[in-house]
Amino acid sequence: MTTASLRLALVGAPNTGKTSLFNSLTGSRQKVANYPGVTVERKSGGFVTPEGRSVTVLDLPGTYSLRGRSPDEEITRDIVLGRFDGEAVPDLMLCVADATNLRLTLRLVLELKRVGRPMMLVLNMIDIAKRRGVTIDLDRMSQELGLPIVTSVAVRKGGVDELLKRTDEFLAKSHEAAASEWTTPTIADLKAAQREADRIIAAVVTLPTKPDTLTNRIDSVVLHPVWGLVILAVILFVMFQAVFTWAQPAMELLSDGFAALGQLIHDLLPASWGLLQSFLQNGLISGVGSVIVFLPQIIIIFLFILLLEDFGYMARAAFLMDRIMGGAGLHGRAFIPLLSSFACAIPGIMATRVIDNRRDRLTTILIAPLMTCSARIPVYTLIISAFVPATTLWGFVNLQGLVMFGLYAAGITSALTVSAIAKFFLWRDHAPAPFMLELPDYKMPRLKSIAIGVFTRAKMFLYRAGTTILSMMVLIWFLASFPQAPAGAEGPAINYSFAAMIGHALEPLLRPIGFNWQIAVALIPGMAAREVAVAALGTVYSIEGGKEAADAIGQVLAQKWTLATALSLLVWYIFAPQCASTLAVIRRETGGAKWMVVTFLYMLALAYVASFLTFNLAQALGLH
Ligand SMILES: Nc1nc2c(ncn2[C@@H]2O[C@H](COP(=O)(O)OP(=O)(O)OP(=O)(O)O)[C@@H](O)[C@H]2O)c(=O)[nH]1
Ligand SMILES: [Mg+2]
Repeated sequence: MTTASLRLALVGAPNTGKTSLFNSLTGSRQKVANYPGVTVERKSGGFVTPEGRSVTVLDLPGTYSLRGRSPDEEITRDIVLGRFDGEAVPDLMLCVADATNLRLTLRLVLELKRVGRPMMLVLNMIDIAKRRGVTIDLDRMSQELGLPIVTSVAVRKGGVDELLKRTDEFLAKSHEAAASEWTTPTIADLKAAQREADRIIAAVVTLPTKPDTLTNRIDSVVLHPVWGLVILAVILFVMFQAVFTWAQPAMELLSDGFAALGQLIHDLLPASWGLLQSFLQNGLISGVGSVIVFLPQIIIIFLFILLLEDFGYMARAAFLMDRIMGGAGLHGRAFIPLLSSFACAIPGIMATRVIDNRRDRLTTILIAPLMTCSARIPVYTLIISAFVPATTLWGFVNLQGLVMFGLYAAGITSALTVSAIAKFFLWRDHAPAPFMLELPDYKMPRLKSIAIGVFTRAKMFLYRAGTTILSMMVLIWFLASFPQAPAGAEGPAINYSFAAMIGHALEPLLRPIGFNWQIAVALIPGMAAREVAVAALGTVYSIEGGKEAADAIGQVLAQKWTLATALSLLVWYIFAPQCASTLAVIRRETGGAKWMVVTFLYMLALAYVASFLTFNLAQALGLH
């Protein structure tokens, strides 16, 4: 017989270090960042305590109260109250507080006490509190609250030892759960609890004579109504310049490496093994390889995002953008979900759980896929590198980086426009809720967590290349290679293949927007993942190209497409709903197919119209 493991739950206000504790207890690598609202799901993990108790620990979304005002807060409330389907009540609640900012957590502690479950208070970030000279009378505080208290430094080695020891001591004794007195608190209850929390803080916390002014000093510059926005624009601008200029050497190295590998395979395999040779060279290397060369750019963009997140800048950016976003009918809390969508719309859509109002949440979900996700980077870069010269303007601006910046800006602008339109037509009467987001103190980014974050992203990118993209490539290679050309046929063999048949069938639909049949073939598997389109073009053109297959795909495109076609495809990728997983997540998060269909259709219509206009305008201007 096995004994069921004990269950701990990490509860607390947002951004107090719950996930950091979870990671250091269980050795996991869940996302941690310096802004409120990072965790929006329940995550469970296990570990064994020093005395050998096997423990299951739950990481929960941060919350200021158990009222459950937004979907993420409801998860926390339901678990704490034992109402979550298929989940027993936790045996011990670890209430995690930021030792430098006790006000809101203590109010939550008082509310949690009324649930009547065994509980321990963890004062995390005690390192920062000590550095600032904040002293806390732990014995007195423990007496006042009637709870055991332990301190921790979640992000330092050995920083949770004390917590583990005290957890063992706590679990060694049996604890009766008192009857729950919890009822949804009224505003008056919350005010009373806040007064009590303030009284306790006044009694036990001594603040330093010299308060921390670094955060205030930085904020007086970066939150400035004018300079703040200028700084934000400069940061984004530098980021896209870096994506192009820094990544270039590494990308060239990778792409030369793949070309050499393709040549090697070509030379090593006997001519009679033509089919295998074609599969390896055209399917695998020209296809999957053409996506993998974008790894350096993915790494650079995430390095920037993660550094800014960990530093504490992202919440400031949200604050700066609040006015502009409000004008477009978006809730201030939509900023972070939209920002996460730069990585991928899926976590972005999940992050909308922090928005309590359903309409505000829906608007954000609707436009999240318009933000430029990292899967578009390979598509954009490929086309930009092929068609935009790498000239330097005014001595410091890389033209390719500038175009990339423009594509991102186009995504953001169209998202804001769609939101304003949706607001106008769908829910004009809905008054915007006031925006409140705690601005975290600045923290020096931690090298280790940045490294883990970048590594995780790089791994995900390569994993996709090795799974989704690879399997799509096998399919495309097959479709582009069979049926083989009859003996004595003229022209490239691919013209007789299934791919050409499918492409030609779709071509009439796409001709008005300037796409040829090869692009048509690339778009459908591109639904599995946007990068697949790049790989598909690599394979189709390299099969078609025969002997010159070793040419880099970019050079082939520059010869085969007009500039009008290239621009049209870039614009298509800003808008098109080219991602089946995003649609599936919209369906799950909105609880039905309706909004998934709406998103799909509006994005498709937008893509078609915008590409149509771009292509025809470009042609009229004579861009060939
Ligand atoms: N110096 C220091 N930093 C910490 C400590 N614990 C967490 N941090 C940092 O605090 C920030 C927030 O940590 P998270 O673990 O994401 O906080 P959370 O409580 O899970 O936040 P939500 O999921 O938004 O509720 C991160 O930047 C961490 O690196 C600590 O003990 N000391
Ligand atoms: Mg968290």
